[in-house]
Amino acid sequence: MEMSFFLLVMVVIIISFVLSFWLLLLHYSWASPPKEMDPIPGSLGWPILGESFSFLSNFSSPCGIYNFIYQRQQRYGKVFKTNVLGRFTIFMSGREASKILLTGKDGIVRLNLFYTGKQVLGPTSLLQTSGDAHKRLRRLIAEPLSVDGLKKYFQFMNRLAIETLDQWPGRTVFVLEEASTFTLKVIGNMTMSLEPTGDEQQKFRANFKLISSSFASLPLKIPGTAFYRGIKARDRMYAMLNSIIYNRRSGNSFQQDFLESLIMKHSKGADEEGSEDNKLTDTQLKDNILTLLVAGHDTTTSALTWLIKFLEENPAVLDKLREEHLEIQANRKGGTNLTWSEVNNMPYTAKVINETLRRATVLPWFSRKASEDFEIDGYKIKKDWSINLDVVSIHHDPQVFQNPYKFDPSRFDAPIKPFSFLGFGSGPRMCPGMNLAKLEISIFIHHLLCRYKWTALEKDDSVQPTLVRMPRNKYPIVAEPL
Ligand code: HEM
Repeated sequence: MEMSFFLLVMVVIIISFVLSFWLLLLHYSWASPPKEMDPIPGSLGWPILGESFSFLSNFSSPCGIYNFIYQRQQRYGKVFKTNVLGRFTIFMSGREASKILLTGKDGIVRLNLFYTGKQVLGPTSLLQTSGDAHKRLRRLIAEPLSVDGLKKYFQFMNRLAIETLDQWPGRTVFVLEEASTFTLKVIGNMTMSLEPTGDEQQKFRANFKLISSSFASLPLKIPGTAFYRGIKARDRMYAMLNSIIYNRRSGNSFQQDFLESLIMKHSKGADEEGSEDNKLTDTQLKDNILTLLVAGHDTTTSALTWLIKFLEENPAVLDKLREEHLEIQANRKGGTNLTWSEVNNMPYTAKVINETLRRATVLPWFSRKASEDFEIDGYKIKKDWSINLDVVSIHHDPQVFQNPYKFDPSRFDAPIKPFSFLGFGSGPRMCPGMNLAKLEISIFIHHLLCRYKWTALEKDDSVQPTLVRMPRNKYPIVAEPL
């Protein structure tokens, strides 16, 4: 009896799920495909459903979502149209497209987030603003994320990297998990002075994980779904931020962190919501702290993990990089700690980071929406169309990168052609967190290379079903002292 009741509940859940998904697609794709898309090669798939099933099945396949793009490029060429998850959309590649879409002169395009991302990050997030509002927000966050602004967090990152690596020998280490814990502790400390251990850190981490997983979920706000859990976790995160902001304003606590610098210099008091355009409301503060957490965590985690994996697979590069770090260590006058000037003088490390970002392309495409009609490569793009720039192809163009699948940091010895390397993007949306990401990676790699050698426990190149490309097996290794 209990069993059949359970089955009945399961059937009802599955039917409601399928129905909601279908209604959702119906809601978004009721409009017929724009006639102007006819000249663009590609297929819009089934009525309403489009090519969503193929998109979703590639998303969770070992090759990952890029496979969806790759298959269609083989069939249609570097520009094609499709219809996925209720969106008629164009995929494009090449330097011309890259230049037009990223420099977006006079704001011809804006960022195009999925519904889930919009809901979770909030309306005043940097990712949802454009034009002057976007420029203003960028200005406000630029200073604390500048090389000089990051100096005060350097010792924290240094200590944390050493403590993390202390735990590595004698066990299986999942590099992705370690990198994730490291980068989340760094950004939690930087933004709001969160201690790296304890209850608050645990809660912060648990909420962040739920928020992060809700991005690539179906947009169904029904209890039990990933999206619903993400929204609830976001509410808890905001409650935590409310109490921190309240304490800072009432003078109960003072910290030298990112939040403090925004509150001191750029925020409106809780009771002055309407005044002074140049200051941030509490909602803007929270939306943008969350935006930095979300934009900075998975990307840096993924890059650090790929870098360690690529090193192990390319022993000559590993040896050369280790040489750079052992030399820094050997030249150190007294003290065992990495110094600020040392971390800012690691030329080969900088090339290895770039090559990692090229080969791994952690963000496989950049999404935009046309704000007006324009033309790329002879194709007419109409206002409000969604356009995705395929960055994987740009990063593996044999005309620019000889032998593109080889991991070879020396290609960054000479300047790269403009709009060919987009590891941190380009133009007005270029990554504002790139100095932070490079700093975290350089510090971690320094301590890793000076202390350990490691062996991978599996040979597996498949990727996780997430928007940021990460190794599916979390890259398990064993490490031992040099
Ligand atoms: C290795 C690590 C990272 C990589 C590979 C990366 C990559 C990128 C790329 C390619 C873009 C541009 C996307 C586009 O044009 O659509 C971007 C934007 C952005 N990144 Fe990063 N990022 C990294 C780390 C970080 C960190 C640490 C932070 C913050 C603390 C951050 C915050 C942001 C934000 C807020 C944007 C949006 C900027 C805007 O719309 O104006 N990123 N990132």
